[in-house]
Amino acid sequence: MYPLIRPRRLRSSEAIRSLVRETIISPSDFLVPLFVVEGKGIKEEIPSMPNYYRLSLDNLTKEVKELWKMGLHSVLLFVKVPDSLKDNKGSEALNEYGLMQLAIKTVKDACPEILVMTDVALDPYSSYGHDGIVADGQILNDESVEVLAEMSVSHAKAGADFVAPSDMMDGRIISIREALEDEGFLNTGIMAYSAKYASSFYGPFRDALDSAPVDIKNVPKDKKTYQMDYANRFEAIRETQLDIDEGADIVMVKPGLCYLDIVREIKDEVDVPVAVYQVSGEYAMVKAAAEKGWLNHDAVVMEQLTAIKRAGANIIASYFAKDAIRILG
Ligand SMILES: NCC(=O)CCC(=O)O
Ligand SMILES: [Mg+2]
Repeated sequence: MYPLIRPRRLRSSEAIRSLVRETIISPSDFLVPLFVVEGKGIKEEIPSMPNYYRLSLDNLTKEVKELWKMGLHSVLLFVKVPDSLKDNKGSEALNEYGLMQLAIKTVKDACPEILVMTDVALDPYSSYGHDGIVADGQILNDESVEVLAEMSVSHAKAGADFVAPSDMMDGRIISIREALEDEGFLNTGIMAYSAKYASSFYGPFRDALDSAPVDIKNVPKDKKTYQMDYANRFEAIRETQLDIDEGADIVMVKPGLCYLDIVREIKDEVDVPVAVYQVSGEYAMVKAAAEKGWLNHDAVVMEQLTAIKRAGANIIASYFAKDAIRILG
């Protein structure tokens, strides 16, 4: 007797394995997050994100030119705003000459064809480190949405191709869509963070932007009243469907690895592109274990990225994008 079917035949050499491989990572899968700071000549490493940097505008120019040459053609911009410019309403977010608006122009000047997406949320601008306006221990929804809509228009005016609201306020997608249409930005897209979970994997990012919720009386200590409970699954579908109905062009699940079941369910349910954000804590864990010699960095990076794509991601926002290109050779 012999086995009628021997699946191992399709694994017997790298040539046959690559011939039948179902999921391939390529440069066009990536959206590269970039952290921008004020100043000149600044390229400061983020302590909890080894080999990842905050860049001043001059170095941002260099970085996007390098990304473009590597085949990385889409970026997602975040800014680190000095405390002196922060307030409860995130007023600085609407400054036509603010850091985000200048960063958008800088990237487009350096690389006109690159796709520029921008983070839309109050937290980098909020004196309380929240994604919305704080009053009486609450995060105000509708008042925050008004600011997010104005912020989106401001980014569009500066040249953003897509705005990416990461705040999880209810109804912000329709408000942003209407504001963009009213101002004539018919072709400015919206990538909605639709299923964004209240996760402890965002820690290093909050170090990078100094944007964690502050410890002050009457200010919520966490983001659990707007970001999703990680125990929930059906709610993710509902949130995503709502964003699509409100006009989102792309939807997102965040974080990545712990939420790949959600990615697959959403991918099977919806017909718009699905993005996944492999977040800062996921990056930091791999870097730390590799530094200790406990994991093979490159092998683990590719395994994780491939798993994210296999789960259904059409777009991967990842701090490993440049590593991946190097590994792919
Ligand atoms: N809006 C961006 C985040 O909240 C965090 C991303 C990360 O941890 O990489
Ligand atoms: Mg929502």
